[in-house]
Amino acid sequence: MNTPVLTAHALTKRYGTHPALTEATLDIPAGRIVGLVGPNGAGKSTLLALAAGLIRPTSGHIEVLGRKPAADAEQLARVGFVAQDTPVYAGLSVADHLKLGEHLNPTWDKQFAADRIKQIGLDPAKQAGRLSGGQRAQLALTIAAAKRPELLIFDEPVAALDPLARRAFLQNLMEFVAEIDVSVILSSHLISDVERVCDHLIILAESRVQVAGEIDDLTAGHYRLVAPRGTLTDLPDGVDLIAADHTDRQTTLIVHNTNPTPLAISGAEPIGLEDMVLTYLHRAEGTTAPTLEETRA
Ligand SMILES: Nc1ncnc2c1ncn2[C@@H]1O[C@H](COP(=O)(O)OP(=O)(O)OP(=O)(O)O)[C@@H](O)[C@H]1O
Repeated sequence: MNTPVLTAHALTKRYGTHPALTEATLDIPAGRIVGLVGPNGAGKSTLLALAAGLIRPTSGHIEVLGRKPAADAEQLARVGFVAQDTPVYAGLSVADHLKLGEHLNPTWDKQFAADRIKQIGLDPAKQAGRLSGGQRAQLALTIAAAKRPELLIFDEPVAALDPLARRAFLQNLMEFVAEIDVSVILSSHLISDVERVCDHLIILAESRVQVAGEIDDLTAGHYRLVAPRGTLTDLPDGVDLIAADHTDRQTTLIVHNTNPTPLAISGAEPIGLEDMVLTYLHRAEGTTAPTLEETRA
């Protein structure tokens, strides 16, 4: 389990001249549940499709579990991919889906699939087209997991689900991740879901990785600094300015401390995950980066 689950270097995908992903550099350790967040059109599906080997990069490199994505049948079997709309065959029953999965996947774990269908209460005889959104998501999850892959990739698995179904799906996901020792990368618009289930985060916006890392490190490393205007004139080495806002009297900075030691500035308060994500998304929308000079103006 020491090979990183995903490494990317200057990974770029363009459609014509349109950038879908620009110069992404990532190093994601194995054994994590990775959340990929960002607004519509940020490049999340593009990154996931590159990782699954469904599309090829325009330039740059990507390796998944130490190899080129979808390099051969063996590599394909190591990765399970569930696309955005949790596709199932409407006319086939739940049991038919499992038979098909068994037929198509040499590493299929029949017992695991049967046990999970029972555990989540799906009727094997029911046609997939008659399942609810939550049940369809659970079926797609079961099929992807029964391949016993080393990496599971989900593109917005809970987007269409109501809050209860979403919670059940994510609870289930966490349970079997612990059970079958698999890494997961999932995209989501819901920061609270990501906070609940993920331990690693990638924030994408405007086709670029804004920040990536272990969630605990990111939340411990981002601070809000509030001080009388004109007094925050310098930041220590290794402390990056992410956002600046000021009123006539007061300056508020959001900073990222990349040093291993906690930030020793009085009045610095850690910010929560949601504020941190929103700060990066707002920053990506702006045309210029904030500067300390601006805060002193
Ligand atoms: N096949 C394609 N042809 C042309 N442009 C594309 C194609 N696929 C994606 N794009 C563009 O690339 C950009 C990134 O799209 P992508 O689907 O990766 O975003 P996303 O973050 O997954 O968005 P959403 O949250 O809406 O699913 C968008 O501007 C999109 O319009």
